[in-house]
Amino acid sequence: MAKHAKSLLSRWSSRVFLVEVDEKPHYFRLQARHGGERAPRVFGRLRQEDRCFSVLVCTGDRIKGAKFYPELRDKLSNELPPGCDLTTMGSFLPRVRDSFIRGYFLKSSAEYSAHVERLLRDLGRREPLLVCSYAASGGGGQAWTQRLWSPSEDETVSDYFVVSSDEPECHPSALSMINNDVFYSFEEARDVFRKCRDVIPEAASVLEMLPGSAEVSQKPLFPVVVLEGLDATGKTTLTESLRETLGAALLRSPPDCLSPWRALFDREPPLIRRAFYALGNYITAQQIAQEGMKTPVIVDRFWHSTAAYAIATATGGPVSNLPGEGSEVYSWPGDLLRPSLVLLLTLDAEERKRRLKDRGLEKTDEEQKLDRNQLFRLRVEEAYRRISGPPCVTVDASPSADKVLQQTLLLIRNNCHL
Ligand SMILES: Nc1ncnc2c1ncn2[C@@H]1O[C@H](COP(=O)(O)OP(=O)(O)O)[C@@H](O)[C@H]1O
Ligand SMILES: Nc1ccn([C@@H]2O[C@H](COP(=O)(O)OP(=O)(O)O)[C@@H](O)[C@H]2O)c(=O)n1
Repeated sequence: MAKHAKSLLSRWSSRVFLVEVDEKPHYFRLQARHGGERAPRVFGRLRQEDRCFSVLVCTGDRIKGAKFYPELRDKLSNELPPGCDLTTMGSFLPRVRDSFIRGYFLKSSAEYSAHVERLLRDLGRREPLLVCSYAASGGGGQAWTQRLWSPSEDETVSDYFVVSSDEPECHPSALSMINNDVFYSFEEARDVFRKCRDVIPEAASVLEMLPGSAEVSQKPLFPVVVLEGLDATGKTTLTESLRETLGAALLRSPPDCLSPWRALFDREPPLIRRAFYALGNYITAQQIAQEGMKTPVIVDRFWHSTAAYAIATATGGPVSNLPGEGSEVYSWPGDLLRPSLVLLLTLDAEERKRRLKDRGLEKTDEEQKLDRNQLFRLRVEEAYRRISGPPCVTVDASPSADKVLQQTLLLIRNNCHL
């Protein structure tokens, strides 16, 4: 049996599981004996003869695991019989870093359960998966047990009762966010790209664009102002006006030199996609350091965008699921150039939608998600606010473009030495 699966099994009974229904996590844990508790809600409304299954990805190789997780969803969706419900799930050891593993939870009606079982047995033999089945265990459907299918013949695994578990302080994906969703050093992000060269040849082209290290040769003499905010809050409009008014250099992250590969890496799973944007920030940092010796520099999106979207995507549900304020996930990478000032443009949802419609450009999947999903938008905005590091000031972007420019100039003059 793979070493990684073995280490997961060694503390199996201490694991907590969550099944996400409409982005809301339902938690349950395992218990050796039944003490009369009701079964967790995800098992509610099922008939005695129905079956549920969980399929958790357990590869020790981060790149393979990241690529396999969405592939598994496609595989399951294509091959599952009709009437089978599929939703995302995860499992973690409370407060244990990097213990979060992801997978899918399936509900099958009795008539198809044998078919699903065959499919999963077959899949489990070929892929790095931990498969469990769940069945009612008498008691009028109130008690349900989890059976972990042995990943190898020599392993004996016990059945457990499943009982509801309290919600952890924040979504457990936070346990594995660092260096999977958000990168806090140049080397960590570059390492992901070095490792994925075999599966994505274009990664080599990105690596060629990178500086030798995160270090910048000199600290900029002139102020460096970053503009942040959701799509259509007016960043491009304002950065252009600032460039003209201040005679500043205008840069962006991701930098133009990465444009040929952006669409490709946008389609990759979070680990690779986020590493791409993290690396873009380090290239932009080098450009900032150079330009900042000659003129003020305005930057359209930087680290806040990279971290806030990543944290908000990795966390489902309401804002309260985000890692708490002050959590290390909000810290500025120690090796990334710090701008003099970050301005966060804010706009109410309706006005932003109006501007998006007027502009009529194609949007990234993530930006389309912002529109559809109010909770996601709120999580991104709150994550923006929680990020620490350089001073970050919120700017109301709803007045006319000229008024927003005047307000911004005032903030820059008050916060930077111009
Ligand atoms: N202050 C403003 N008032 C009204 N419309 C604006 C304002 N700033 C920008 N816009 C318009 O809103 C749309 C989005 O602005 P843009 O600068 O492209 O945003 P972003 O770069 O943040 O996506 C554009 O059509 C732009 O002309
Ligand atoms: N520095 C950056 C810039 C963008 N991004 C990502 O890029 C997307 C937004 O970029 P965009 O180009 O559509 O946004 P606009 O500049 O058009 O508003 C977000 O989904 C972020 O995930 C990032 O991660 N880091």
